[in-house]
Amino acid sequence: MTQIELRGIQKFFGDVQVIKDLNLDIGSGEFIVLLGQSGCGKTTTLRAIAGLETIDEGDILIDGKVVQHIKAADRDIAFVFQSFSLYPHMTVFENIAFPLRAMGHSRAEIDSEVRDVAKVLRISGLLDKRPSALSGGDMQRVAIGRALVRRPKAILMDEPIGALDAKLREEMRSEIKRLHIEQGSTTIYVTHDQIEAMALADRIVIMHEGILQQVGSPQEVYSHPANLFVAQFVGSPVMNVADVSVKKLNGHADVTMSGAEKGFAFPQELLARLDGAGAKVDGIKLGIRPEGIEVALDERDGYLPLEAHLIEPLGSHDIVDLQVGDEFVRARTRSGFVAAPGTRVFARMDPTQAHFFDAASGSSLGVRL
Ligand SMILES: Nc1ncnc2c1ncn2[C@@H]1O[C@H](COP(=O)(O)OP(=O)(O)OP(=O)(O)O)[C@@H](O)[C@H]1O
Repeated sequence: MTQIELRGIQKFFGDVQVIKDLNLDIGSGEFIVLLGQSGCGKTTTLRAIAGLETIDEGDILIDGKVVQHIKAADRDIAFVFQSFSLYPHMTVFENIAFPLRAMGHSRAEIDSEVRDVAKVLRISGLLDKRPSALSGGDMQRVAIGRALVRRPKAILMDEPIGALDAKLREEMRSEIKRLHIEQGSTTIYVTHDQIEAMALADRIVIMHEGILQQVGSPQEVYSHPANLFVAQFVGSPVMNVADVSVKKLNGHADVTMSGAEKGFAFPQELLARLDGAGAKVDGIKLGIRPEGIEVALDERDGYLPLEAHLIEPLGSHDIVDLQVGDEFVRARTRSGFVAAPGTRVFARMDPTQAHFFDAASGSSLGVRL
C-alpha cells in the first residue's frame, strides 16, 4: 500500500508555468482523478509523479521518501497511456508477462501471475491471440494487465479509455472501478471528462491553468463547489450562473437576476448570511443546478411567472429553458411536463440548492441555507 504526497510542486516549460504550487496528499489505496480542461497540467503532474518529467520546485514523496531524484524505472510505478503501446509481434500472454520476464521471475511464477491478472480483467480466453486480433477495449485490458502484473506501488493512468467509443468507455469505466475495488492499488487517473471522474474517483482533484481548484469526493465537488470554475465544470447540464441583486422585500430575501423585473423569493436569513460572508451587495453571483429549480403549471405562492422556451427531451427527464429578464435559466422537469415552447409556467428556486459566489474572485461565499 502506497501513499503519495506532492509538496509545493512548480513546473515551467520555458517561461510558461504549467504547475503552480501544487500540494496534494494521496492516501494508500485511494482512487484519485485529476480533472481539468486540456492543457491545465494534469498530464505533466502525472508524468512528474512517475518520474517521466522533472519538476522545478517542491517535493514528491512516495511512502514518505523524497523521489524526485530517483529514476522512473526505480520508482516502481506503472503507467497506462491512452495509446495501448502493445508489442504487436507478441501474444497477449507474452505482452502481460513482459515486465515479469524483465525482472527475472521464474516461468512458473510468470505463468501464475499472468493467468491471475487475465482472470481479473476477463481476458483469459485471449492469452494466445496477438494484439491485432483484439478489440480496442481488450487491447486496453491487456495494457492495464501489463501494468498491474508486477504489482506496482501505484498505478497512473492518462486518459486510458479516451480513444474508445462511448459505449465501450462506459463498460471499461466500470471494469477499472471493479479492478480497483478488487486490487486496492493507489491509483491516479487523468481525464477531462467530468462524468468519468465522478464515476471513478474516491476524490477528484480539479485543476485549471496549473492551479488546484478543489479536492473532494464527487458528492462534495458537486454539492459544494469551491468556486465558479468548479461549479460550471462539474455537472451536466452546467449549473445556471447569473449576476443577482439581493434585497429585503415583504419579509423575504428577494434575489433578482440582472435584467429581470421580479426576483425569486428566498428565506430572509439569506441577507444575514451574505452579510456575514462579507458579500458585496452589487457583486454576487447566484449558481443553481437545473434540478434546483422547481417548475409548476399553476400559479403558486412564491413562484415567479416565466415563459418556457427551448425544451430538450432527454428521455428520463426534460431540460426546459425559462426566460428570466434577458437571460435563460435551465430547469429539470419530468418528461413532457411542459408541453410546448411558449408555455407560461411558474418557478421557484430551492434555497437549499442555491450557491452564492463573489463575482470578482469567483470564490464561493460558503453561504448555505
Ligand atoms: N514538453 C513540453 N514542452 C513545452 N510545453 C509543454 C510540454 N508538455 C506540455 N506542455 C504544455 O504544458 C501545458 C500543460 O500540459 P499538460 O499536458 O500537462 O496538460 P493536460 O491538462 O494534461 O492536457 P491534455 O489533456 O491536453 O494532455 C500545456 O500548455 C502544454 O502545451
